[in-house]
Amino acid sequence: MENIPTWTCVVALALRDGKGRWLMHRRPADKHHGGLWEFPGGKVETGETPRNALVREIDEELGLVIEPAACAPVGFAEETSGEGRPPIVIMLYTSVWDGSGMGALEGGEIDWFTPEEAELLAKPPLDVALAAKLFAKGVI
Ligand SMILES: Nc1nc2c([nH]c(=O)n2[C@@H]2O[C@H](COP(=O)(O)OP(=O)(O)OP(=O)(O)O)[C@@H](O)[C@H]2O)c(=O)[nH]1
Repeated sequence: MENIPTWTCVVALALRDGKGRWLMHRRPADKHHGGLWEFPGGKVETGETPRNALVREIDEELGLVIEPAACAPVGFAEETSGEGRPPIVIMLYTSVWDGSGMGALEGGEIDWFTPEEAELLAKPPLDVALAAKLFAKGVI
């Protein structure tokens, strides 16, 4: 029987630095949700666990090799309809990084924000929900 995907699993990382700021990625203008700020991450590929996909995406997108065990789940957010494509479900993890040497390797830009600043950024709807969940938990 053919396995037809009915939803798209996306993993993302809320990365915090030693000053309580959070890393956000601004998507390139020509992509879906272009110009909006998201938590870095991407789609889980066939055969991957969410955590392994997170490690791969963060390496590809930021050039950062994170320890799978150093990432903790925060929660998830889901689209109820994908408007012609499978709806997205995002699983958000969190981790800490106090080093440097990362970049937006696949385009767009990255920057660090306080929770107050991050709440004000233009974000896709799922990230509005995820940011509210993250900052309400007081992970800081
Ligand atoms: N990475 C990421 N994607 C998000 C977030 N919120 C959100 O709505 N999305 C959406 O989820 C989808 C993830 O796709 P992506 O383009 O980042 O994934 P990918 O790197 O595997 O891309 P590709 O297969 O298109 O090359 C996009 O439509 C993106 O806009 C988020 O916080 N992080």
